[in-house]
Amino acid sequence: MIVLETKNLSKIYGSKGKGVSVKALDDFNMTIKEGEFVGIMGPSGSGKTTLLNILATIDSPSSGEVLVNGQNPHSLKEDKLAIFRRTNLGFIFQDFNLLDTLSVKENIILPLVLEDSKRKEIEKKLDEIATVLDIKSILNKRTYEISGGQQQRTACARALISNPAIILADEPTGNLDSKASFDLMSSLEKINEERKATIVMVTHDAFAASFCKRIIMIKDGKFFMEIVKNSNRQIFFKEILDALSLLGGGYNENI
Ligand SMILES: Nc1ncnc2c1ncn2[C@@H]1O[C@H](COP(=O)(O)OP(=O)(O)OP(=O)(O)O)[C@@H](O)[C@H]1O
Repeated sequence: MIVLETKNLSKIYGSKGKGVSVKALDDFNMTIKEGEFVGIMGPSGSGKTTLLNILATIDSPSSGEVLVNGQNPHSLKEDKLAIFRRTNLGFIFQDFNLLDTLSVKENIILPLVLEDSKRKEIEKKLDEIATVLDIKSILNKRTYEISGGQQQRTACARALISNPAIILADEPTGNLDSKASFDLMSSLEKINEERKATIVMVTHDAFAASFCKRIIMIKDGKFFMEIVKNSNRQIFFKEILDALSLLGGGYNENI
């Protein structure tokens, strides 16, 4: 089943007669099925953040459309859009975006509290997700008392607890060291496999991307190529590096 689709998505910045206009997305098409784990990669300025912001409904397209389970969120009024976001989208950001006045547990259950879920149900879901992410022992701590890796796993738990149709992750390993990155990506891989969560992740990091099942490469706002994981992660990692060297735009010097 198709969960997410973009159709001829274009975004032009500064097009209202003032200054130079930039085509950040140019007729961009992609289709994501339920249970996929897709990485979006591309050189700096290729349109990744623009795409993620449009998928997240933070920004709207200049033309074309986004369909989430067949529904175009950009056509919804503000009150319906807020409900749409809460039920369909989960977000994981580079800088965690946790509330430091709340405990780890309070941060995670916040989406369910806002939905007025029953206490018993909240406790059950919390226990399940905290077990998968290995954060049960820190639930009563404040966010400033835990490591960056634990903070990102807390943010993941918050994104996943209401079982959204799609998880959108923006450079989730950007602020993590290599051990914390490995732990986070292993958790996301497990969540994708065991809970069939659909994940779309923007990343610069080929190592993080190697945990995905498919990588879509963007260049100059356009679809450039895609690669699918057919064997193990180590081989996929090498294939991603090869594709990035074809892509150019600042990737070559890192390889
Ligand atoms: N608000 C804006 N106003 C004008 N131009 C913008 C705006 N946001 C992005 N752009 C331009 O759109 C293009 C795509 O930017 P975007 O941030 O989507 O790229 P990116 O692939 O996420 O880059 P990076 O990897 O550096 O984060 C760039 O040329 C950028 O300068």
